[in-house]
Amino acid sequence: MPQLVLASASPRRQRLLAQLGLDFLTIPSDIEEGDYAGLHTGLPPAERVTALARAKAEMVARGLSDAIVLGADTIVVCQGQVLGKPASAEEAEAMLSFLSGKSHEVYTGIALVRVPGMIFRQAWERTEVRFRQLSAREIKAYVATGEPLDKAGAYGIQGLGALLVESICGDFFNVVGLPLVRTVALLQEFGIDPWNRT
Ligand SMILES: Cc1cn([C@H]2C[C@H](O)[C@@H](COP(=O)(O)OP(=O)(O)OP(=O)(O)O)O2)c(=O)[nH]c1=O
Repeated sequence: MPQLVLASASPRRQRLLAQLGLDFLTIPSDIEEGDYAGLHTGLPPAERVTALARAKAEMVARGLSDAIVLGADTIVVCQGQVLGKPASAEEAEAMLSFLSGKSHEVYTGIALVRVPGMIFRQAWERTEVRFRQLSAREIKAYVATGEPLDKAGAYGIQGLGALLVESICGDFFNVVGLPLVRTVALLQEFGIDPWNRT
């Protein structure tokens, strides 16, 4: 069986994949998301995240000879605006003020690349999240924790960011960065099955 490789620097994705009990290696892609995402700004969110997930997986797969590589990308979309990771505390505050009292969508794209052959599979998932009305004090205090800075939309639902959320409709794990049911469906297409470990 080829080695499963997670092409991600995200500790959340590493934990979620480990939760499935699968054996895998982690090799982060060093894709420049700022530059790369710029090429996809015209695309609908689902196409954008799958394109970036695929680019991450492909970049890591190029350096390997016998592996199945998983890449993922997460964005937040609110009223047509795409929010990635905030570049500064000020930007994090602006994102949280914008999301306050509204519903937004979290999209995660996932892609698998099998080498040799560069055979691709990809999928995406969308989850709706509604934020409470947040006070300026709460936003400032939350940004001061540092939690928002490496996360799309400037929050982490799995952390203190849980306190911002009024309701969620869809896959929770998708919001954290890896939709587990969709991921397993793709892995099974390549013969990797968490229900059938040897
Ligand atoms: C909305 C939300 C996002 N996030 C995270 C998931 C992703 O790690 C991150 C979005 O950034 P991504 O660019 O998708 O991923 P990454 O740069 O962290 O890692 P890599 O590209 O190496 O795979 O935001 C949370 O952890 N919790 C949340 O509630």
